[in-house]
Amino acid sequence: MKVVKFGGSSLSCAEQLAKVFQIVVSDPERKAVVVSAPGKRDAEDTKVTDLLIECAASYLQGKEDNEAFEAIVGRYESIAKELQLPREVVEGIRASLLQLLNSDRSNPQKYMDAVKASGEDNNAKLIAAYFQFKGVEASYVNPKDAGLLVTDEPGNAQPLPETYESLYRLREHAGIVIFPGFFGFNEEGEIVTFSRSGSDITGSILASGMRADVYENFTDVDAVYSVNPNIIRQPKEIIEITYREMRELSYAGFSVFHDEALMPAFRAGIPVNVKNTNQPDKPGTMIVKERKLTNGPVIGIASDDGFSSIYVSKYLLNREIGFGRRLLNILEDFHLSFEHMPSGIDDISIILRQQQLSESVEEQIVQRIKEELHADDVKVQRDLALIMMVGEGMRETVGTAARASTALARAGVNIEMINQGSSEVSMMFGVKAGDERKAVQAMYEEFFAGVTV
Ligand SMILES: Nc1ncnc2c1ncn2[C@@H]1O[C@H](COP(=O)(O)OP(=O)(O)O)[C@@H](O)[C@H]1O
Ligand SMILES: N[C@@H](CC(=O)OP(=O)(O)O)C(=O)O
Repeated sequence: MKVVKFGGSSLSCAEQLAKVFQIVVSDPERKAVVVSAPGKRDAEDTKVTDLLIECAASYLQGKEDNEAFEAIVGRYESIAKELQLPREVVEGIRASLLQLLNSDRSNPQKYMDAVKASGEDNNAKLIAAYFQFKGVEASYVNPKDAGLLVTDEPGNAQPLPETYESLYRLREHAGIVIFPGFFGFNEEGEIVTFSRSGSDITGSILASGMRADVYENFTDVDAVYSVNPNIIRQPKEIIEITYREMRELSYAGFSVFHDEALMPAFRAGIPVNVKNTNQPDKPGTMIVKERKLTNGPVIGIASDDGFSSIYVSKYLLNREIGFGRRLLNILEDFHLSFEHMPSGIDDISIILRQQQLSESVEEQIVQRIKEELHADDVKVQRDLALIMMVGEGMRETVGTAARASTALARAGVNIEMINQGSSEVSMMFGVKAGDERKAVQAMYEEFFAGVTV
């Protein structure tokens, strides 16, 4: 039995939905279908989720946003019309969205989550109607009825352990299950969404709960590539990758699969197959527990920008017990999370996402570190990009860091910092954001030219 998930790009228009239908019915093992909201039809288009956020934000400011509302309903309308679905399908979506937008706004975060989730909820209803219209036994399943319970963290939910047992019952559901991705319900019965792109997480939770043989994740590329295809044209495809490698790469910038979607499948030992809706016969990428290390030390190179580093130096810092704790306490007081913390004898750097660090927060933190920790120097460097080189083979290969830094030097990229992940399957290079592409290209050339992945 298979659980399949289709991303927004696979559900952006009627033509894509027709492909989705063919894929699902071509294999009787495909029992549960998790769907996203309609995504971009082309590079300039806007995802329905983004339109919903825009619309909800206006309503929260007491303004009706008719343009965004019509754009949202229009997306479902054009799909339904082209698929010749009964008019009631879109009328139902229009009425329920309007009602939702006008509902209680006393808790803005909960309101926003409910509006965001409607993108997938309405799409699941439309897709179930389409499957039925085509004469297939399929029905929409509400995550609340199915028991998809999550923590009460708006826009950042985590599944609760009891969820998995409840979802097992879906195996007995008559016909194909059409399930909206991206959200669950807290213990009070309120909608809470996962973080952005979280329908991948729903798919993984469902696959785990239903004890599927495989979780197929359909998107718009033939495979997970060894590097972002927007940086290198036609990069090498990854045939097999471990959960751990994929999690590191997803977190560091491989947006094709959500990093939090790996754990449920991993724990249940379910392989994940990333496939292309437009080329469904291609094998795609298998994410598995173990793989043969046949492709050299590195399997992928991911990158992301928007980081800052807080550099702190103090003579004899290495001997000062509690320095790290006190430094992190200051960050905690400002509710900041950090990504990496490379350190030396007399200095330590904390790398964090820049969007958390407004200028006034930066000023206050620097002042506190200087005053409370008596640091000799505190410097904040903004606009950094992190390049993450990942591969299980790195553990057994000597000289990988040297090869990477030589490649960067050849390309004229200055390395601001290096950090070897404690798991030894990853290595991070911090560079100026303006050097990100050049750095990734240089490292790709070094590790992948002439390698069959
Ligand atoms: N290493 C990578 N391999 C494949 N795709 C990647 C990679 N890094 C980034 N991407 C991007 O991820 C996109 C697919 O993810 P996304 O747009 O979220 O799909 P979906 O709509 O199916 O959820 C690809 O079109 C590609 O641009
Ligand atoms: N629609 C949601 C959830 C999601 O997973 O979407 P997609 O499959 O298009 O990445 C978002 O945009 O965040």
